Amino acid sequence: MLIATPNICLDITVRVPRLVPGAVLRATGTETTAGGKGVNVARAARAHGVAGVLTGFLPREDGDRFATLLGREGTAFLPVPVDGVLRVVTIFLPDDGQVTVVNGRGPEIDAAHWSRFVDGVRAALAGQDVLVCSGSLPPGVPVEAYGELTRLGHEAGVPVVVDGAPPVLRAALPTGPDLVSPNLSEAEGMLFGRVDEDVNETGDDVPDRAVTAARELRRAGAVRAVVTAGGSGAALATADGVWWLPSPTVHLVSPIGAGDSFAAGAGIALARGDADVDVVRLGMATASASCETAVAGILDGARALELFEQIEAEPR
Ligand SMILES: O=P(O)(O)OC[C@@]1(O)O[C@H](CO)[C@@H](O)[C@@H]1O
Repeated sequence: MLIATPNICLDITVRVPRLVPGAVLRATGTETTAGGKGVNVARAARAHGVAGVLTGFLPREDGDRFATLLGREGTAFLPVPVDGVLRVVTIFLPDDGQVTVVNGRGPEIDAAHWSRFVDGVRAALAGQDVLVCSGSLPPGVPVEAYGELTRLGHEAGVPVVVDGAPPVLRAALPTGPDLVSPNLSEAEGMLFGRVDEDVNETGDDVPDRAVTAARELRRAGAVRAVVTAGGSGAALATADGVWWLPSPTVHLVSPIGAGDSFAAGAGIALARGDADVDVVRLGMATASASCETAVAGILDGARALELFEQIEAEPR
């Protein structure tokens, strides 16, 4: 599994009893880990015994810290060095579980650096069984970035999973990514211009809405379109049909990194050539298992396989 995650960072998880805007808070614990969505993908893949190779822009300032932390986890890294400072993502984890995330922007990237990144991905694709494009783009990287990488993957005969912000995902759709998996609010915002930060992912209409969005994403170019709706479930649309898969019940600790864990599980199944519904079942099971731990992408692989057995696909 090759994981392209241009905008790596340090994830600083800060535990506080309560998150109170305007107050001075004292942390009860902090944890610093290598971050960026692709790092979480690599962690979740490792829980299934799959070693991912990660590529990303490595800023000269503080970049060593990232490389050291990632190295300790055992993930192979192909850095593209750039000037600038490593961004920080702060994850506030209060006791009530209402997680707040502040994402740093990332270093300025110019055309020469982006073309070096693309060349690196092209070279690294040899011998890989799946490419996962994951996370935000640092400033200066073209919005078509994941579309360009999707074409590269296809030229190399490698299936491609695209998990990016809505504008980046939209730009990639015409290149035919093998799997996309936005959540319901991202998908509806992108497809129907519905911008609702508090989008309800638990109402009775959620399966129908997710199914509608998945169908639209497939029409726009995705080979397999999944629309996830947190604890409710996920919709899948392919050329062969449309399904709704209810989520298994889990003990929620933190949802951060669930989408990345989905991409890891689904990417593994896609690389193996599993049936489309099983691709989504493994993605959901991996995401659900990751919700039972505090650190993004950390999960128990055996627990994910147990959850896999509980997920059923209902044709629509
Ligand atoms: O700025 P991006 O790339 O969108 O998001 C980065 C990030 O907030 O997403 C992960 C959770 O999905 C965090 O571990 C990580 O640092």
